[in-house]
Amino acid sequence: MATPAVGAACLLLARAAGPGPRRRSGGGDQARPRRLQRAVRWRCVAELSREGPAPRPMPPAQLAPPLVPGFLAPPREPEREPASTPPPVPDDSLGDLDLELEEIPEDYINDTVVVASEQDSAIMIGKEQARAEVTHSIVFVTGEASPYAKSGGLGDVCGSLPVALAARGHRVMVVMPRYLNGTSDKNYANAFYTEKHIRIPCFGGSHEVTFFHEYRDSVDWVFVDHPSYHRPGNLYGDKFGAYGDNQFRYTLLCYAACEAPLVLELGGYIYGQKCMFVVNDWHASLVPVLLASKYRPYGVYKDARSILVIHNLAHQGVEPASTYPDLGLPPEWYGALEWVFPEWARRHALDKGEAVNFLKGAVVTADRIVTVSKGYSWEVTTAEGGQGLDELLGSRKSVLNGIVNGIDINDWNPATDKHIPCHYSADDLSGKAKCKAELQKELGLPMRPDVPLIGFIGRLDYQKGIDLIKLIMPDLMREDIQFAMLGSGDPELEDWMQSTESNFKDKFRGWVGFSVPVSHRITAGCDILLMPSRFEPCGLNQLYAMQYGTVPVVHATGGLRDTVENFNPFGDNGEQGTGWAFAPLTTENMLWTLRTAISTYREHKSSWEGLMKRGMSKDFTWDHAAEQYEQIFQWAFIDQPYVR
Ligand SMILES: Nc1ncnc2c1ncn2[C@@H]1O[C@H](COP(=O)(O)OP(=O)(O)O[C@H]2O[C@H](CO)[C@@H](O)[C@H](O)[C@H]2O)[C@@H](O)[C@H]1O
Ligand SMILES: OC[C@H]1O[C@H](O[C@H]2[C@H](O)[C@@H](O)[C@@H](O[C@H]3[C@H](O)[C@@H](O)[C@@H](O)O[C@@H]3CO)O[C@@H]2CO)[C@H](O)[C@@H](O)[C@@H]1O
Repeated sequence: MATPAVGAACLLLARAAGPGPRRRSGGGDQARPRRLQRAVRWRCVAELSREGPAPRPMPPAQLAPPLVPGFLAPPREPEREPASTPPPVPDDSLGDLDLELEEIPEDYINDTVVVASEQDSAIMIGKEQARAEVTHSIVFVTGEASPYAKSGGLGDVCGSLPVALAARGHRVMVVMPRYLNGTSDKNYANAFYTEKHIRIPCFGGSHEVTFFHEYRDSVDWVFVDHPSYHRPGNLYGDKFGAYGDNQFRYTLLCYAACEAPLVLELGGYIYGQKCMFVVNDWHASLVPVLLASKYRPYGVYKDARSILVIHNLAHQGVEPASTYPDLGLPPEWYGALEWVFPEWARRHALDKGEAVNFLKGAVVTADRIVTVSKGYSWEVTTAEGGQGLDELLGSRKSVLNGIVNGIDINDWNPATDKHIPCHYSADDLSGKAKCKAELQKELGLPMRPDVPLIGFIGRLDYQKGIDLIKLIMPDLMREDIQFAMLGSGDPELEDWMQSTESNFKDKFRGWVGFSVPVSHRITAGCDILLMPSRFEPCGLNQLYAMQYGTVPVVHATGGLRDTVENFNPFGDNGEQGTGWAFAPLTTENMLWTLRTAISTYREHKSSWEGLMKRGMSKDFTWDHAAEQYEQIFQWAFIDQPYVR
């Protein structure tokens, strides 16, 4: 059995491995870790209890022996074989947790070259499914993924991109918490207990987490289970605000995600060490820090790479500096997470503003960084858009790229959508008029086909500019229009939606709450979708809107500017554009642009139809984005991994 002394020995090695924190440097930095790897190659043979023939729910009495995280290696070097048929795990890898002084196989490889062939190709919504030329073992780490758990766009992306990559031939795992809140637990009904347990040394104790697993759409969905993920309320908070133990909950997630590829035999085979970790937002941001501080110094994961995907810089996972020892990281890695608030942001004269920042840790240690649009990849390097991380992100420009999100056309397709009353397409728009009528009926608005129906869907958050919608509402309500809003979040804005509804019963509906079916019906039934976001890393609702022939009116920022093409009635080849993207973001500008859209809707029917059809014919499918991610993977594997 592993003992605390083992962990201590490894920690001492980590300390011996190098000096205090410093920024990433060039090739000169690589000599020291390599020497260390030669001197001592620790190999913990993780004792893996075999999965039984049929998966079943967890009986508490059947706990496997706890594992010590951070020092686990694959059970045995596998033969090189194509990823699609990975080698079996040998029987003698099973047994008690043990430590051996042993070589970590240099060539532990589980990516392979796949030659795309006619035979390989699959049909994807009438298109031939493209295959990647080089496939990888990819591990997504996220706080949410649809359909299991979703609070917004992060859930959409992490529910779809992994599926798109798997369809292209990669082996893909998604690691996220197993949230149980009493109302949506059925989402995990097909995920089965794996019998794998690990103990995570952090927050002054040793915390046992277990793993559940579902194989769906060619993706291994892995759910980390711990009591802190079981509570009523939303994913990250409840009516009293964000949960006080979020730092703990996502520290567990990150440790568990680092162990999952080493200990979980999914479909009989582990993922192994040569993985591409795709870590999303702050919840997953300790992963690259752990790789750099607790694995690579021991020769584990030296062939892995990590990519930080920034969906929203507004959330960075910042907590007081005094919490650093809780994280279980070596003390000399403090600098990677160190964060000092500017004086103006401190609470009192004695506040030194010292904090730890998870997202910053990943910006420092990830091998590459992706933002969810090109526009946002530039904005995050500016003082206006960088939320305090602009200089650091600017210093990593050479590994920073932007890739616009895609949309899942199995979920978001007006020709097949299961949530909308009538189906339609660019070739036959008649169903859209019916969707509008049904939406008006559902919301209790007068059923008038001629009146422009404007929609808004989103989290009621400062980011989304709802306070600006609030300011223009009295003017807007003087027009002959209807407005349907769906959102939840800031209680003051929720109250405002309800009071506006009671003041303008024939014109305004405020649907307070979170409802995926209603969001589909608003997207299909409205004529215009308004998105006056202050900043928008990508934005999905404008993409859904265009797919449904609903014309977006957006603030020209981030991904909104990248994806909404301004209407131009006098283009070289006739009319152009898919909506309106206005700037700067002022109430006057927003109102003026909305009025332009409204009069185009009323007075220029054929222009309006052109706008709808051009939007509907845009290709926002994930396959295109997935291909761009593959390019980033390729670059990440060409470079040396982060070491310091
Ligand atoms: N009340 C409600 N009921 C039902 N559905 C609701 C809802 N409120 C929001 N949604 C849904 O949540 C998603 C929101 O996605 P967005 O990308 O527009 O914004 P978000 O800020 O959450 O995402 C962040 O991450 C994504 C993904 O990278 C980026 O596109 C974005 O710019 C960034 O801010 C959409 O699917 C929307 O329909
Ligand atoms: O998919 C929607 C967004 O989900 C994530 O944002 C969440 C964030 O990561 C959580 O930490 C939390 O944010 C709270 C924040 O931590 C707290 O300081 C306070 O400001 O309240 C916030 C709201 O509770 O919830 C966010 C979702 O509301 C993800 O990181 C984003 O990219 C997604 O846009």
